Amino acid sequence: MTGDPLPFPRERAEPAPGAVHLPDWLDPQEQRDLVRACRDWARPPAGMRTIRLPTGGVMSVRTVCLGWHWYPYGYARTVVDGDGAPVKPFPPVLGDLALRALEAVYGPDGRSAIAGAEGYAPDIAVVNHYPHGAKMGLHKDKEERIDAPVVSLSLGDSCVFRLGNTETRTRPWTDLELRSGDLLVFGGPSRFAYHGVVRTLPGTADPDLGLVGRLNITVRQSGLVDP
Ligand SMILES: O=C(O)CCC(=O)C(=O)O
Ligand SMILES: [Fe+2]
Repeated sequence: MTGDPLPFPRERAEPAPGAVHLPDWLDPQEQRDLVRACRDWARPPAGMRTIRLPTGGVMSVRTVCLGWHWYPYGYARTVVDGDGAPVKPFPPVLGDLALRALEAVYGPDGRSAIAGAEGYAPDIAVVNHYPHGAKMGLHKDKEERIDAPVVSLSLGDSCVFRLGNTETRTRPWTDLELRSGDLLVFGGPSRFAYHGVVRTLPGTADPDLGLVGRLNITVRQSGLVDP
């Protein structure tokens, strides 16, 4: 027994072409700083909210967006399905972090092979909070108008993240364990792959983080311009 009950490897992995998982990319201080920033972003107006789907369902995560406001299924500059307030600005600190992330996963030379990785100009962050029991069904991030990579940062409780294929919601897929501080980038051939969160693993977060549940930040480039 190693004391680690989970059989997932913790090395750099490329679960699908263009998708790279770098475990432990954020150090503990960076994680604490991001959790604190998420608390600020979550405050109203245009704060964290529950998303109602057109089918009548309600998502189990709570979400706040920065830069552009995502709603099912589009982007707006105001919280059109909530308090109507202007979306908070996209913070430059997340843009810098996402650029560093692309460099870390693809390297200075590999970037030219990935659509939109050179000249990456992210302008959206979607911050999801997963309380215990929350999950996210398989979906594509497809409201963006450009194929630049998505940069995903995980904080707090670990989760089982499912990276599927671009064609169907069914297999083949790869299940990854994302832990606090992990970086996942999906770009190139994986940019429009189905993905979701099967479950979180409550109580796995470092208590020092002061976070109940899991936070995920995805940084994206919209390809949108104001009307
Ligand atoms: O929580 C995650 O790791 C994924 C979140 C996600 O897929 C999304 O916000 O579109
Ligand atoms: Fe997504």
